Amino acid sequence: MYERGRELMLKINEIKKSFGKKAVLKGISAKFPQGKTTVIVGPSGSGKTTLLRSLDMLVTPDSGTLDFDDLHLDFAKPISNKENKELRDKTSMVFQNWNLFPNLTILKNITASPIFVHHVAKEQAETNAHNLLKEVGLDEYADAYPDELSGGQQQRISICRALAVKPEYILLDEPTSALDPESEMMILKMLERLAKEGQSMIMVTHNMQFAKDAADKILFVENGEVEFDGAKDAFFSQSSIRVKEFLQGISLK
Ligand SMILES: Nc1ncnc2c1ncn2[C@@H]1O[C@H](COP(=O)(O)OP(=O)(O)OP(=O)(O)O)[C@@H](O)[C@H]1O
Repeated sequence: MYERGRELMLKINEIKKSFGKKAVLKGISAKFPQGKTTVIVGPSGSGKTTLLRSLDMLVTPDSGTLDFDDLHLDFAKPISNKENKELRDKTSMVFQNWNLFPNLTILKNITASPIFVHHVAKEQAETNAHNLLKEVGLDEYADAYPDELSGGQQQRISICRALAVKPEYILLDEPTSALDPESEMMILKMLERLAKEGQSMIMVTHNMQFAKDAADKILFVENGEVEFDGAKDAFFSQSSIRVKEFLQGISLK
């Protein structure tokens, strides 16, 4: 049972994942504190997306454990549909290419999951959706279809869609990498606001400026292993040669 006052936390321990013979996650342990923004950084191909996807079982790890409130998953054993759903109910993923349903209006993209998965009354789901759309300045597009919106607007909608199910954690996989600089800035501002409001977030990004501005915690993953796990300030003042090399190799945009 969840004890009142206890800090909720998503935790993983010794997560391993291979694709064929390639070991992509080699025993990753980490904690993702609630109400905080954890940013996952690391070189290309280091396993960041695979790690993020493991957190809501879009990728099923081969072994290791995940703890989230009362939920305990041991990936070495079969995971039941009920456990899978319980984890999915607590998390919501925002993809790099937003992945909106092209044949549904913006309003329906946002309300589909609350209504059909979470059984929220239609009227309530639509009121919530309009409120979210107003917050991002896109309520006038409620009845439009995704292809009538720019990439930046669609990404704002996909964040609304993720928020509409009131997840405990939002997972974001390079949410701005497919956007023009102006749209990128708008999305980053939106995420910074959410971070300030205490929305728990875990985000994979190459944008070190966002990490500097909005992260509470940094997880630096290299070659399927955690190279650094700690507070943002410690990361950016890190004396580890590898972290320095990584930061020098990336221009702070
Ligand atoms: N479904 C899959 N099948 C086979 N190999 C995969 C699969 N998903 C990822 N990989 C491989 O796992 C490795 C890590 O991929 P991953 O996308 O997790 O890295 P990343 O750190 O997010 O990379 P990037 O920063 O370039 O997006 C890569 O070599 C990739 O080709």
